[in-house]
Amino acid sequence: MPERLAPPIDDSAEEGDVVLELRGVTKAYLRKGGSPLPAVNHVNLKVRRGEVLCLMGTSGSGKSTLLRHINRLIEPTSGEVLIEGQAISGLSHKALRDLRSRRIGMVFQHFGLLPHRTVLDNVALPLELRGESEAVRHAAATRQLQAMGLEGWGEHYPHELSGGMQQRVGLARALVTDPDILLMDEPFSALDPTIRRDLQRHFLALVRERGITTLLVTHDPAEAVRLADRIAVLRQGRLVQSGTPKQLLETPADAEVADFFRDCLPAAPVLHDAGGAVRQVPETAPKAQPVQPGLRSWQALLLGPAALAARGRGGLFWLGFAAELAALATAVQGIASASWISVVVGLALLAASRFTAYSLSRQPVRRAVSSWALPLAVLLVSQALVIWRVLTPDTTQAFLQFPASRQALLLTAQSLDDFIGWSQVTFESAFVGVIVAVRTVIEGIESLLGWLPWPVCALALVLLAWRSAGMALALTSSAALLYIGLFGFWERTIATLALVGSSVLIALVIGVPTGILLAKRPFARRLLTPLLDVMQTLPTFVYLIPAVAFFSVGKTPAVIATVIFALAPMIRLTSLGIQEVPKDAVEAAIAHGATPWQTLVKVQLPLARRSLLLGINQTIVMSLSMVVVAALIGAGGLGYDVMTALRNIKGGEGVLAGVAIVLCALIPDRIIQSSLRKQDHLHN
Ligand SMILES: Nc1ncnc2c1ncn2[C@@H]1O[C@H](COP(=O)(O)OP(=O)(O)OP(=O)(O)O)[C@@H](O)[C@H]1O
Repeated sequence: MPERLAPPIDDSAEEGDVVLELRGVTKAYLRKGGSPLPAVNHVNLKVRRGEVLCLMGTSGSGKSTLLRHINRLIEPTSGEVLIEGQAISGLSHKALRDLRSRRIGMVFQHFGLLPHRTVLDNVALPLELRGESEAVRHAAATRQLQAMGLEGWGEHYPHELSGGMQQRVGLARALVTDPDILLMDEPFSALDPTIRRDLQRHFLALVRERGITTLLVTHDPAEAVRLADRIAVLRQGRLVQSGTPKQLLETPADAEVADFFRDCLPAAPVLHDAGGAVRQVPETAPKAQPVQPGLRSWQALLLGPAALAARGRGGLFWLGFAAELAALATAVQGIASASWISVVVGLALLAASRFTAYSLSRQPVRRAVSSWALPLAVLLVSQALVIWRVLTPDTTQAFLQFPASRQALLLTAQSLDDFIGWSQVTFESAFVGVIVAVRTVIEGIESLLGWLPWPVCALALVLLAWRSAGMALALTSSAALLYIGLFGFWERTIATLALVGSSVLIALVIGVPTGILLAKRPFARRLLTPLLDVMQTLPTFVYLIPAVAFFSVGKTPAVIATVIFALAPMIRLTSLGIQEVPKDAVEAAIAHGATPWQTLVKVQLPLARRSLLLGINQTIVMSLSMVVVAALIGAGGLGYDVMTALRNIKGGEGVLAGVAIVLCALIPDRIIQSSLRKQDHLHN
């Protein structure tokens, strides 16, 4: 970077007035290759009290990153931020939260409002986070809404407001704590031009009246010129120039700055480079991947499918691979049996496959080109083995039967048994603890449901169905109850519900915190994701093995096997739900002083509610799909009826018990689905 592009110190703010100072702030992110890439590069900047300073620059120039250093949403790699002379890097967690919830407000490009809260509660959020009473925060929020021209909208939800109104709510929330510093990250860019102008005027009047020091990120030069007292221009993370709009327009630091503000001048000057040619404004276009030329014809012909693999087309390689093996087998078989039709068909197929591979691998590609040696070796070895297999059908078994060792199997199985025996003795108290805990839950649910008179359970279910999904589901639930009662499945249904209920409860207790951990810690995600993949691909019966090995038979191992089976979707959907919470909403809470716990319970979990409910639904359905398998190890319930019917080849009884299981899955599924629909309706 040329020296002239980075003035070492911004001295255009007078010392006495300075409320905010950035000293040599640098933020470097590690790139994939490992070398750090500075998003912000040694920025020095001073901001005067009550000043509106616009951070300007093209996309990717580091504006948002720099802005987030001021409330420590981002920590600098080096350098420091001082507020009234005090370095904020030294603040304790509590002092930092105090700073955020009392002195700094923040407004986001996509508003960062919480869709599950009313407008009033959104505005009151910063006060709620610092523990103000409801009366105080609602009074303050109502005042701000009035100031923003939104009186009467407090009880509405954000989705009921226009974009401009939503940003007014965002502004009201940022101002509700009477901050003396306001950070705004492209606050007007998501609004249409008329609304934008209107809101800009309103915003300017408000911050001038209240004397708030404002840093506003924008990439719109006209907006910066219209609003700013001073503009700081960033390019590739460096501060290129700072000064009043007039200074920037009249004496731009270089041709690029001049270009940037060209449209804001009364008559746009045309910039010429040294040779006199008109210079274009540099655009920040994504770097195009270099185009890799196609293979030469002889290479493509010789390599065949391996050429496709070398061009990064793995899927087509395997298609070509299978086609060539089939073609070879047909042709060689034809030669061996003197069937010339087979020979012709085989050779035609081979030629077609080669030609397709040839033409596809001749096209230039934009992806990285990999080696062809290994795919070619695999192809040649496989072709040789196929030819050999066709020509010598009755000879050696060495390539047809994998060499097996029963002795190795028995030894390994014995070691596993030894390990299980050892862990049962060593961790006896832990095993007893698990057994007691699981048994308490399952027996607790079973005895409660069994103790209650059946009409109480039935009425509660019908009422729940009616309230959550309406009359149709209430009638379906009544019919289901009638079916279960009339055919004598009531007691077995209670046993099944106890099994499923305790499994779902335990899966929730383990799955939700694990899902949260996965969402928040990439390391945990990398570690556990392969395990979850394995868990979700195992057949249901396999889950019985660890449960029986460690916990023998009965209801406890049945619940444990069910929990292991049904846990993965609960973890995954919790993690997914938390990861999908809009970044603006999370940042808004943190920027206004939320602790990690407050961020989780007030923002992330409520916004992940849909995903959590889907997880619970999946867990219920999967637990119910395990009841027949669990009955094999003594879980009882409706699964036992199905199993007995199967054993005695009584299809009719099996069907009736099976339908009872389906009904147990259907009703909670409908209730949850309808609750999801209601939630979607509320927020869209
Ligand atoms: N968490 C991150 N990890 C790696 N690189 C990042 C991260 N955040 C930002 N960057 C990179 O830092 C540079 C500056 O990003 P930043 O978002 O601050 O730019 P900007 O000027 O605000 O752009 P825009 O106007 O598009 O929001 C970009 O190259 C971006 O890719």
